[in-house]
Amino acid sequence: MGQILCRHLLESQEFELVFGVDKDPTKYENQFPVFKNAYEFQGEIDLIIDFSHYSNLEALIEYATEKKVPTVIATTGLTENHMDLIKRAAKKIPLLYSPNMSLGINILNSILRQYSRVLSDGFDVEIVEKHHNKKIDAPSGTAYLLANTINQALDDSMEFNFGRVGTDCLRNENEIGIHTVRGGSISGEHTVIFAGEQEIIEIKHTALSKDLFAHDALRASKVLVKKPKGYYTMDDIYNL
Ligand SMILES: NC(=O)C1=CN([C@@H]2O[C@H](COP(=O)(O)OP(=O)(O)OC[C@H]3O[C@@H](n4cnc5c(N)ncnc54)[C@H](OP(=O)(O)O)[C@@H]3O)[C@@H](O)[C@H]2O)C=CC1
Ligand SMILES: O=C(O)C1=N[C@H](C(=O)O)C[C@H](O)C1
Repeated sequence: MGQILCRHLLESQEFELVFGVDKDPTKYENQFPVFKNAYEFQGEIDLIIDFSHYSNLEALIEYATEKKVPTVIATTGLTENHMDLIKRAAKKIPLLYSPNMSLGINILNSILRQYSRVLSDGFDVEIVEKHHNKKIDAPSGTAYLLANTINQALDDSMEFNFGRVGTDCLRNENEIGIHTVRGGSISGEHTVIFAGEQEIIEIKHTALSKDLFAHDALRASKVLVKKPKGYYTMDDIYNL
């Protein structure tokens, strides 16, 4: 994602790519500097966009808050401790966190917020996410986002059941099943299934390429840089 984002930045008339950060900067032959540590850069920047790895989060937040730079965090696989760190940092800088930068997924999430309560009666909820065979975290950050939205709409009454398996796992009505598929080059597919006795509703989003996430991260960044310090999600960016 880092490389795709950099291509979008280099092609953009509205952004200037100042530097990249990677734990192994020697592997790049780029048109811009790549550092192991952001502090190696002597100068000022207006925005940070992070698609990396949870192990990078602490260093990223330290730099962003010290230098007072608006920051977009797209990395997934984060724990509750990571989220606490992010929310504390957002008291000092504008900070957008979203496990899925695409407009489409965030519209889907908004539909779930609106309709999950009415669909809770008589419908079983299952989420299936599919991604490429290089993805390290499972389930996807987006699957958690969607499951949490449904759960919140149902007053936190649901339990998450991950990848049901075995001979004694009869479904109960208060569970959201969450299932992961990994293979090939799937850019990202999320399906939310509401299965009733007489009808089934499936809401599905497919990312047709990873360019989607880079494109929409830049779109969101343009909104974030004008915001005061605070914690933002895509709902705030698009007024969903
Ligand atoms: N919010 C969204 O819309 C989206 C989020 N993502 C998320 O973005 C993240 C990156 O995805 P993707 O690019 O596909 O993953 P990759 O595994 O391909 O890339 C991760 C990159 O981060 C680097 N890295 C690992 N640890 C550190 C560190 N401590 N400091 C600096 N760099 C580090 C890796 O370096 P090395 O190769 O040397 O290990 C690698 O270049 C994932 O969490 C993914 O889920 C992805 C797509 C969309
Ligand atoms: O790793 C990926 O590729 C993606 N990760 C995000 C996630 O975990 O939800 C978003 C997107 O689906 C692609």
